[in-house]
Amino acid sequence: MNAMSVRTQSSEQPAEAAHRAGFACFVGRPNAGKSTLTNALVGQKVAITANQPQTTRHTVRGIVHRPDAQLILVDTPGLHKPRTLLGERLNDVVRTTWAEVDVIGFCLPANEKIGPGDRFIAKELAGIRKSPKVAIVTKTDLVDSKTLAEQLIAIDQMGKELGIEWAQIVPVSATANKQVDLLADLLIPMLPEGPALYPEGDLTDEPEQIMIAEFIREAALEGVRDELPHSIAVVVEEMLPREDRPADKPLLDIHANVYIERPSQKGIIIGPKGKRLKEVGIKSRRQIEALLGTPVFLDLHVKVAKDWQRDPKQLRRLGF
Ligand SMILES: Nc1nc2c(ncn2[C@@H]2O[C@H](COP(=O)(O)OP(=O)(O)OP(=O)(O)O)[C@@H](O)[C@H]2O)c(=O)[nH]1
Repeated sequence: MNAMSVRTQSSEQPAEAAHRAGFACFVGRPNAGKSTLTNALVGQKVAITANQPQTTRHTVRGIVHRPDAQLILVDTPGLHKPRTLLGERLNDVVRTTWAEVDVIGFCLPANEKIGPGDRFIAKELAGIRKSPKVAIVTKTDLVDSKTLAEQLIAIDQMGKELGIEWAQIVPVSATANKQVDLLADLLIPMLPEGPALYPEGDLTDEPEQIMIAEFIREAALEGVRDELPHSIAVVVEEMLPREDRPADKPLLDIHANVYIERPSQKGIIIGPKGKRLKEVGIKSRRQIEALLGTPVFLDLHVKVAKDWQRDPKQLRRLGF
């Protein structure tokens, strides 16, 4: 009898909202604002943003912790028409990610008309049946309300044409922090019920080495993107605390290789009398020190990995 009444009582009480945890990924053309949005949601710089397309090579996860939910963001590289083996690998990574996540956010910048690049992705999305898809209109701070309204209609239209049912269409501005929290509110109900998958405080499970490599790569590309668009890869070879340092003055030695494709590119990276490479080192060292909270000695070497974008062995070595 007692057990019975307990059961009745518990079912009549307003059930506390179940905790949810799961994965979302943002897809979209290069420069659509995926990394910036990830950072805005997570509230700290974890993914690398840049003014130039295709900087997000590695899958970087940011984690939104809430009392009632944990939203894990998987930031995929941009899907693009493959020209090299690397391009194909990247697209495979993207598709695999799409099939695994609980919700896909398709980012479309408010300030650019829907183009062939967006349609290419949308058609791929239409083929993925399982995951709900949310259309996210990014960079709304750059347009007036009329342009935004037109974009929302165009996205709705594209969905109808391609047979994609948008679970939501949400306008956001990551840089002006508009509707970013709302986006999280809309994504969370699409996650499965379950306990947190990561301990609180974790912002990313990306190994530090990869983030450090990305800092260096970003600094190395700055100002020379036209000359070396996708020809740089960075691998952190070693990270060791310097021996014989006083406990209150630690120093971390980091050795990293900057890989280029051709010997002729060496000069571009290194610069006259090594000046440029030195600047790359200074800039990325500052970011690494901020990330790790410890002084760093950064040792950079420029190496030629011939045609690395086309060679499976090299790609594996570089972590693809
Ligand atoms: N004004 C404005 N600019 C934004 C916003 N979000 C992103 N941007 C800018 O758009 C550019 C591209 O943003 P990213 O976040 O790197 O784009 P992405 O989609 O991750 O790019 P890839 O890594 O190349 O795929 C950067 O210069 C950002 O500063 C926004 O809400 N408003």
